[in-house]
Amino acid sequence: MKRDIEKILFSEEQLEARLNELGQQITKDYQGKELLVIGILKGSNIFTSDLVRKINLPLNMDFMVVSSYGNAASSSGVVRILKDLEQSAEGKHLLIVEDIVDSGLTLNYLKDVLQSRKPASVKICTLLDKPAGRKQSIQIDYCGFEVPDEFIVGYGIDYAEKYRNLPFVGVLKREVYSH
Ligand SMILES: O=P(O)(O)OC[C@H]1O[C@H](OP(=O)(O)OP(=O)(O)O)[C@H](O)[C@@H]1O
Ligand code: HPA
Ligand SMILES: [Mg+2]
Repeated sequence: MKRDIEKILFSEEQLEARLNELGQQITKDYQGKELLVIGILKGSNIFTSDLVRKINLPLNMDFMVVSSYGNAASSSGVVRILKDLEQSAEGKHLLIVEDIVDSGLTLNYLKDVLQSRKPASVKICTLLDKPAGRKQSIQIDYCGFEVPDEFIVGYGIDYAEKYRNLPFVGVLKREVYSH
């Protein structure tokens, strides 16, 4: 797996340090609020699991499964909800947790869907932001790191379902996906 990686962007240690900061900030901002953390699978599985352990508040967790990329290296623009929330969002403070914001299509769609369910608030937390990929603007409330305009894998993020279990975030070699 590692030989398909062009370079490591964020090591395990860097990820851990940044997650500590995000967790502290979220803990401060959601004091006394009914927080529902919504992990967007599959990509944010690992980030969400690590992040909630840095949030020192009572909270609920739920997951949605959406897919826009399938096995492709660029977004199809069509977002499909494959699994919805198991609880009502009404009156709750929703924190959507994503692994990466690229075109912004997935989150724009999801935010609209969740906003329509009368929550108290909807905010977005993403580990990675790739501003160069943006097709629709989207407000990000909590962001781990910005990434360059490259294909990113690791720490939950895949290419054709592989590389999710790399403990770091890296750039995939172009030759792996451009043939
Ligand atoms: O900003 P966008 O261009 O919409 O891209 C971001 C989305 O694409 C990826 O999901 P993918 O559809 O690959 O599903 P996965 O999480 O199961 O890998 C990623 O996890 C985000 O959800
Ligand atoms: O850079 C990326 N890598 C993997 N999946 C993605 N989904 C959106 N952008 C990316
Ligand atoms: Mg994917």
